Amino acid sequence: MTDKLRIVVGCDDAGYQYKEALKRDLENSGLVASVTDVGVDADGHTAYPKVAIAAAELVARGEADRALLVCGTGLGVAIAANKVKGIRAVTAHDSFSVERAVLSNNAQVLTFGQRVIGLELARRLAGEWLTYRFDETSASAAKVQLMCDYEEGAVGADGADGAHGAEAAA
Ligand SMILES: O=C[C@H](O)[C@H](O)COP(=O)(O)O
Repeated sequence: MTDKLRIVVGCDDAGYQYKEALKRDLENSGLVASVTDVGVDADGHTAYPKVAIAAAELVARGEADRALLVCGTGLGVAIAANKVKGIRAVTAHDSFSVERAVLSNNAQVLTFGQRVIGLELARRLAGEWLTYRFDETSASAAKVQLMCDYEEGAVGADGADGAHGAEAAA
């Protein structure tokens, strides 16, 4: 393990219990440089998109390295975080997907569903997640770059300048 990560945690009221438990784990792990909590608090009712976007914007601005978000399913916070330019957010409830989210997809945001997986599995997966680092020299890097380029509008799905969508992929 080399660099320590700056992590943002966030949730809606359906994910509060897990967010608090995961935050404690992160703070006690010795593997993170900082943990920033963007809410909600115990009696907070902020809608999940607001929390997820706030967290993702911190990552997109380079003020944090990753975000760990929890809602009822993990899906809403992932969808919302993915609306922020430059963010790759995934819901992953198994060990292999958590690994590949980082090593294949360079996803900066991991989301869990408190109503979907057990707390002990979520804690274990979060611990594993901390140990992975994307390898910019790997074969996966060029694939991730295609998504980045598409988002920038620079190229289409086939990598050709200016071509977007199904026509470019065909
Ligand atoms: O994806 C959404 C989350 O699961 C959220 O916690 C619950 O959303 P809902 O109240 O709209 O079902």
